[in-house]
Amino acid sequence: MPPNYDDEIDFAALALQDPDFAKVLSSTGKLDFHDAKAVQQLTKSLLKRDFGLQIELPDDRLCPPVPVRYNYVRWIESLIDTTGPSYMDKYDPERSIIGIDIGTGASAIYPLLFCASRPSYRLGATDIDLPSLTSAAKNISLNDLSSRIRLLETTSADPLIPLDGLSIEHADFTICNPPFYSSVEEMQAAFTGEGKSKPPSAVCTGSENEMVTEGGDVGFVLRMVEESKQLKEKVQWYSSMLGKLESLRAVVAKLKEIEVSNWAVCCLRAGAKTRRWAVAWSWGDSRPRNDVARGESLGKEFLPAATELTIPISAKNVDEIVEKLNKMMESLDLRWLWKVSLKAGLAIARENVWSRAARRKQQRQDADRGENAKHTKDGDDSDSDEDEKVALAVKITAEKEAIQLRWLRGSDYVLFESFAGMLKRTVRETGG
Ligand SMILES: C[S@@+](CC[C@H](N)C(=O)[O-])C[C@H]1O[C@@H](n2cnc3c(N)ncnc32)[C@H](O)[C@@H]1O
Repeated sequence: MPPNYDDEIDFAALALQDPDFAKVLSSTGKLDFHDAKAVQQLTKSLLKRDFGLQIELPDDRLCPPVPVRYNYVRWIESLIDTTGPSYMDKYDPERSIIGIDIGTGASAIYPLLFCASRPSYRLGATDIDLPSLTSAAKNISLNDLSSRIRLLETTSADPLIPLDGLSIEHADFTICNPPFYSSVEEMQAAFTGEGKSKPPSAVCTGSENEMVTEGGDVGFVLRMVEESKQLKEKVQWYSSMLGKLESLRAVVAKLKEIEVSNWAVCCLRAGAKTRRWAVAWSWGDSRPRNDVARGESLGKEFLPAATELTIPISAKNVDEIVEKLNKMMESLDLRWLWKVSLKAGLAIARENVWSRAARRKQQRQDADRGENAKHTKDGDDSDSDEDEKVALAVKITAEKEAIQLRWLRGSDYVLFESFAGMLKRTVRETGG
């Protein structure tokens, strides 16, 4: 079971499981977040207990808090799981995945967490800071992961997503926790500045290269967005963590401006106090599950189009509705795979073949070809190879009181809505 870091960490339980952690806990069971050694030990103990990982951390670099980092890792894993080529919509242990961690830091925490939680993942990891890379290399070999994680030293003038430097043509995702601030002054103000009634809640051992970059987190991510315009589908999911909701607003606005229609947002929580945001975008057309793409408690302006729609039906005539839907789907010129036992089907269309005009055209073609040459369906026609053009792929599941539509693939939400509209009309005709 993956650890759940949504709630506060139970320090007393952790101290019982790890004597090294017990040593830094006060007699009243409190952890001093202003003590760098205590904070480091918390990270080490969680990595050891929950992932079997060992790490060493230098005193003059960031100590990564595990909960928010792992919540980001899990979110990326969900994005990958729900946008796979086989439409499985769940974790596929057979699928090899390559990710790139941009700015891996002294801990190499993201590559370590991915490798510990997913055996089929391999990672490239970059940084511009040599001491961080030296420490990252040590942590990778401490965990015997050198065959799955490749480190690359870059400079601030190099691309942030160096596919060539890593000798790869394609990556499934990028992950990044960028420096958040645009200047040392901005960073200092964030920790101690005016308007802060309280002192910072935890010690920060971050060095300037870790905390400060031109344009802050937004500047860094907008560079990634620019690079993604060139690389397009060479990376399936580009992503980054962001320090402020305002930063997320700026990045989402940019994605809309350049007409990226497939993005995902989420609020990363860890315990009651910590909140960060994450954004991911894709130039491809595989659509993540709705709860993954549209993080809860985020306003409408941040959210991509919904990837699930519900058509309510009456529980009395589910079987009749399902029968009618199946017949109707069979009559259309699309691939339709129906699993009776699961009451679920997969529809894959090359174009809109359900509009009235398309159906009339189909009828004329069928008549011309004659009864025996009627178009084939059920996935056994010649179009069923992997390279077929797909304008829309939708999974349809019949439940007791609803037909659920899951948009799996397609670049046009209007097409998905139109397909849903056609199903709604069919349900209505059956008195559903
Ligand atoms: C906030 S730290 C994150 C470290 C680690 N990923 C984590 O989550 O704890 C940002 C990292 O990005 C690195 N960095 C800054 N600019 C970079 C660039 N242009 N390319 C790659 N890494 C960069 C810094 O050296 C630093 O290690």
